[in-house]
Amino acid sequence: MNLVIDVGNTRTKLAVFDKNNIITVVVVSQSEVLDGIKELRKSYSQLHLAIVSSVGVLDQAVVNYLNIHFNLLVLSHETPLPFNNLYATPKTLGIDRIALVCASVQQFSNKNVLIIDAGTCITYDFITNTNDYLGGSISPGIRMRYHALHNQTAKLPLLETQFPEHFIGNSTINAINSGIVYGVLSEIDGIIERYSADYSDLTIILTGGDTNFLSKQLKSSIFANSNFLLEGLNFILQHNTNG
Ligand SMILES: Nc1ncnc2c1ncn2[C@@H]1O[C@H](COP(=O)(O)OP(=O)(O)O)[C@@H](O)[C@H]1O
Ligand SMILES: CC(C)(COP(=O)(O)O)[C@@H](O)C(=O)NCCC(=O)O
Ligand SMILES: [K+]
Repeated sequence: MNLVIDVGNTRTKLAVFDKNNIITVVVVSQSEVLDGIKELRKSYSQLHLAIVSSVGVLDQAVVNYLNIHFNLLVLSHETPLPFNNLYATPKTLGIDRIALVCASVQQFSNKNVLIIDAGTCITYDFITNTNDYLGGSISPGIRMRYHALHNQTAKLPLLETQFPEHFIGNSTINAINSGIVYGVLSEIDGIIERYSADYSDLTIILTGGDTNFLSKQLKSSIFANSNFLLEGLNFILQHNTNG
């Protein structure tokens, strides 16, 4: 059994896999990571292999614990990867984006794939049907947009994420919700259109913490899979071990 850990900039996802099957996912804050791992070890005594991908803050205590109790793979820019990385600055490419591309190689080989990860940031990653990773885009995530409007103005309140009642926002609250939510949806629809114009037969994956909030509202047909990054990490772990 494999322990798969995705440390994002907002939350950490801990998952247990048995071969290719995801058994459980636990989402924790930075301070809860070590306890979360200990709990999983108690529940799943056959957990021996672990992989961690971090673009956020990962406590050294967590790494130490993992090294003692697991055969640990820390995904890095040195890990051998199953695709051609054409990013001009491969050493600065987010480790999470590498894991997403690996998931795409495993599940949609020989397809043109656009992966949209709506988390702290919204990342777009594009891999061709010839296994070339070309790059993509990075834009602010939904919560980041709410915080930016509040932090950088005198008058705008910090709101919870909420689907706008109307497209035309008729109050401060409705205008903020409309600007952010329809802004994100229009951005995603627009970016999908740009890729679709250049690449026929495009497969689109939506993942990240805002998957469920966004998936039904998009114009294009997409695969919504909140666990896509975790599946990519499990694939890398299996390829580098016998897990
Ligand atoms: N309980 C929650 N706590 C924080 N963010 C949440 C929660 N549920 C959904 N979200 C959404 O998930 C997004 C963060 O997604 P996530 O994929 O966890 O980010 P990251 O991988 O960057 O840490 C936020 O923009 C927020 O809108
Ligand atoms: C763009 C990101 C901050 C996204 O992080 P996330 O929203 O998944 O927490 C992360 O992939 C990162 O730190 N990237 C480094 C820059 C790059 O990918 O080129
Ligand atoms: K992201």
